[in-house]
Amino acid sequence: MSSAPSSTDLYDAPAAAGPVDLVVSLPGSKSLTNRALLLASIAEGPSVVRRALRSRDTTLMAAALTSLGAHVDTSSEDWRVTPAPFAADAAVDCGLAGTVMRFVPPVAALSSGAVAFDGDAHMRNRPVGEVLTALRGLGVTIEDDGRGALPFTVRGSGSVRGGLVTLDASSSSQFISALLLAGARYEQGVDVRHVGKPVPSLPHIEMTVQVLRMHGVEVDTDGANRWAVAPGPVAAVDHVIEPDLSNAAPFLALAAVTGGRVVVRDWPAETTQAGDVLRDLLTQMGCQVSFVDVADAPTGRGLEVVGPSVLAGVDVDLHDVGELTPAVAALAALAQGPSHLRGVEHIRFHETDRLAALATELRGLGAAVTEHRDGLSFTPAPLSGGVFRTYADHRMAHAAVIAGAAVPGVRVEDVATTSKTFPDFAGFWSGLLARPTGSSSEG
Ligand SMILES: O=C(O)C1=C[C@@H](OP(=O)(O)O)[C@@H](O)[C@H](O)C1
Ligand SMILES: C=C(OP(=O)(O)O)C(=O)O
Repeated sequence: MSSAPSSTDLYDAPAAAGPVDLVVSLPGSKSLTNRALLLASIAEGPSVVRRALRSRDTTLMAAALTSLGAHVDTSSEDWRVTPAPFAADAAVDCGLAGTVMRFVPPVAALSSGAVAFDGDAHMRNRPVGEVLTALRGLGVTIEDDGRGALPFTVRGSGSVRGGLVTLDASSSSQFISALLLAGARYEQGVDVRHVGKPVPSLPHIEMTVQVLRMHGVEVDTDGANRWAVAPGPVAAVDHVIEPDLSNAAPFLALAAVTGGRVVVRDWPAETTQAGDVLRDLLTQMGCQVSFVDVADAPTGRGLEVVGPSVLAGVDVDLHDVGELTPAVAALAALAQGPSHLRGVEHIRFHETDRLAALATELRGLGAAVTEHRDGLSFTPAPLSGGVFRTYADHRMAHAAVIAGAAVPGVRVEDVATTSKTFPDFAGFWSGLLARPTGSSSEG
């Protein structure tokens, strides 16, 4: 048994002894779990969220909805949500969860209580002002210190007028998802128009639309940069959460960097998750990627990645799938050809400035990396061990362990930050790499 590392420990990322051969089950999707919880809390009756992800971001969402008035029972693997009127004064801890800071204020506006929001130190720098301005435009009273950031208080009056909202969502798709998720409960619904540079992470808006439709909500997606939700009831739903495909990145990367084989059980055949793009990205880097039958998987299938003998570089626009950048950057640093990762200026507003952090930390291991306004480029260079700082960013830790699987001596600062979206990531990772080849693991 591995003991859970504390934030001050350095985690010795295990190097792979040779090509891996693994079959893994991964925890549920953060993005799907938090959308399901939120919609369940404003639905007409009780919902179930099966195979919910149990991690910091999702327990913060459950706590936020509970403090508003909903009943969220997280005692088993299937979480049960029973809506109740939002009436009490409440305090919401957003931690470092963008989905809590952006998605909860529009439903807090339905409360007749005062709801105070705050979060981790870095969360006070992540943008949310567009959501607050939009809510004010819909008639909601919000108190903040004028920075358009945490901390702020939403003072609802028990109902929201709703209607037309124009905002600039070029720094986060979550601004749009936030308003759409609550919109059916507004008197006039909500009609959201984006004006500005292109919206990033569009698959996440498609996910929002799909989950809303599962709840019987009418969503109009005709027209560019416009999404409208009709007013009406939100039906209760029995959700089954897919595995988190973005969190699959470090596991699939193990096949890519060792020339081995990794199968992720229950990879969905169709999904709105951004991580599904890994199938194409890894193919471009020389991996063989295919769906395979997996007898012991609940769906009977999985995704198999077989790594190449020579890992190719990649030239790719990650604007739609920015959260994959840290893992792809680590792969690019290990590739034998040049790479260019483009279109991701917005990830400077993620858990940390990911472009600056990746450039600094991968360079510290020897990578030849150039930081651009909207991306990173790499030329091949040998990596060596060293300390890799993670800046409280779970995906920086994923980048670190990928490098560490290929290069001995990578020591990861604060690997516990992975708890944002993955329970006991380090224990699971170490267990995989300590195992004889050909075994399978649960996550
Ligand atoms: O709606 C969501 O669940 C998410 C949207 C994306 O945010 P941005 O649009 O801010 O990139 C993504 O990066 C984040 O991990 C999850
Ligand atoms: C950007 C991310 O998270 P958040 O939901 O906090 O924005 C992420 O998980 O990569």
